[in-house]
Amino acid sequence: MLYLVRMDVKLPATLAPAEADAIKAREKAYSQGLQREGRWRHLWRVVGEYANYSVFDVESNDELHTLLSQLPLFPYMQIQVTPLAQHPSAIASAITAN
Ligand SMILES: O=C(O)C[C@H]1C=CC(=O)O1
Repeated sequence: MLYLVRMDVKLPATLAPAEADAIKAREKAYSQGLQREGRWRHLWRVVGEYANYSVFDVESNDELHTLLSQLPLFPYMQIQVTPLAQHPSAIASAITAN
Protein backbone atom coordinates (compact mmCIF):
# COMPACT_ATOMS: atom_id res chain seq x y z
CA MET A 1 0.00 0.00 0.00
CA LEU A 2 1.23 3.45 -0.89
CA TYR A 3 0.98 6.49 1.34
CA LEU A 4 1.85 10.12 0.68
CA VAL A 5 3.19 11.60 3.90
CA ARG A 6 4.00 15.22 4.69
CA MET A 7 6.28 15.84 7.65
CA ASP A 8 6.74 19.33 9.10
CA VAL A 9 9.61 19.57 11.56
CA LYS A 10 9.42 22.08 14.41
CA LEU A 11 12.43 21.88 16.69
CA PRO A 12 11.98 23.84 19.93
CA ALA A 13 14.30 26.84 20.34
CA THR A 14 15.26 25.43 23.74
CA LEU A 15 16.78 22.27 22.21
CA ALA A 16 20.57 22.41 22.45
CA PRO A 17 22.23 22.50 18.99
CA ALA A 18 24.34 19.41 19.79
CA GLU A 19 21.23 17.47 20.81
CA ALA A 20 19.40 18.62 17.66
CA ASP A 21 22.36 17.49 15.53
CA ALA A 22 22.39 14.07 17.25
CA ILE A 23 18.66 13.57 16.64
CA LYS A 24 19.04 14.59 12.97
CA ALA A 25 21.92 12.13 12.54
CA ARG A 26 19.79 9.29 13.99
CA GLU A 27 16.90 10.36 11.77
CA LYS A 28 19.11 10.25 8.68
CA ALA A 29 20.40 6.75 9.47
CA TYR A 30 16.87 5.48 10.22
CA SER A 31 15.39 6.99 7.05
CA GLN A 32 18.20 5.70 4.85
CA GLY A 33 17.70 2.18 6.25
CA LEU A 34 14.01 2.30 5.31
CA GLN A 35 14.88 3.71 1.87
CA ARG A 36 17.31 0.83 1.26
CA GLU A 37 14.57 -1.62 2.27
CA GLY A 38 12.21 -0.02 -0.25
CA ARG A 39 9.62 0.95 2.35
CA TRP A 40 10.46 4.69 2.09
CA ARG A 41 10.19 5.11 -1.69
CA HIS A 42 10.53 8.88 -2.10
CA LEU A 43 11.86 11.68 0.08
CA TRP A 44 11.56 15.23 -1.23
CA ARG A 45 12.25 18.54 0.49
CA VAL A 46 9.48 21.17 0.33
CA VAL A 47 11.15 24.25 -1.11
CA GLY A 48 11.72 26.90 1.52
CA GLU A 49 10.36 24.86 4.44
CA TYR A 50 11.74 22.44 7.02
CA ALA A 51 9.32 19.86 5.68
CA ASN A 52 9.25 16.91 3.32
CA TYR A 53 6.88 14.94 1.16
CA SER A 54 7.53 11.23 1.26
CA VAL A 55 6.01 8.12 -0.30
CA PHE A 56 5.95 4.97 1.79
CA ASP A 57 5.21 1.47 0.52
CA VAL A 58 4.12 -0.65 3.47
CA GLU A 59 1.66 -3.46 4.22
CA SER A 60 -0.78 -1.68 6.49
CA ASN A 61 -1.82 1.43 8.40
CA ASP A 62 -0.38 -0.16 11.52
CA GLU A 63 3.02 -0.74 9.88
CA LEU A 64 3.14 2.88 8.72
CA HIS A 65 2.16 4.15 12.16
CA THR A 66 4.86 2.05 13.82
CA LEU A 67 7.48 3.19 11.35
CA LEU A 68 6.55 6.88 11.67
CA SER A 69 6.31 6.82 15.44
CA GLN A 70 9.87 5.43 15.61
CA LEU A 71 11.31 8.40 13.70
CA PRO A 72 13.83 10.11 16.01
CA LEU A 73 12.28 13.46 15.03
CA PHE A 74 8.73 12.16 15.67
CA PRO A 75 8.26 14.21 18.88
CA TYR A 76 9.07 17.34 16.88
CA MET A 77 6.97 16.65 13.78
CA GLN A 78 3.51 17.30 12.51
CA ILE A 79 2.63 14.45 10.16
CA GLN A 80 -0.14 14.27 7.58
CA VAL A 81 -0.88 10.92 5.89
CA THR A 82 -2.78 10.44 2.63
CA PRO A 83 -3.46 6.85 1.48
CA LEU A 84 -3.02 6.46 -2.30
CA ALA A 85 -5.02 4.31 -4.74
CA GLN A 86 -4.58 3.60 -8.42
CA HIS A 87 -5.89 6.32 -10.76
CA PRO A 88 -7.87 4.79 -13.66
CA SER A 89 -6.44 7.31 -16.15
CA ALA A 90 -2.80 6.80 -15.22
CA ILE A 91 -0.76 5.34 -18.10
CA ALA A 92 2.54 5.24 -16.29
CA SER A 93 3.83 5.87 -12.86
CA ALA A 94 7.24 6.59 -11.42
CA ILE A 95 6.27 4.21 -8.67
CA THR A 96 4.51 0.90 -9.07
CA ALA A 97 1.90 -0.13 -6.56
CA ASN A 98 1.79 -3.80 -5.57
O1 LIG B 1 14.56 16.62 7.16
C1 LIG B 1 13.40 16.17 7.19
O2 LIG B 1 12.57 16.42 6.31
C2 LIG B 1 12.96 15.27 8.33
C3 LIG B 1 13.47 13.91 8.26
C4 LIG B 1 13.09 13.04 7.17
C5 LIG B 1 14.16 12.32 6.79
C6 LIG B 1 15.28 12.82 7.45
O3 LIG B 1 16.46 12.45 7.36
O4 LIG B 1 14.90 13.86 8.25
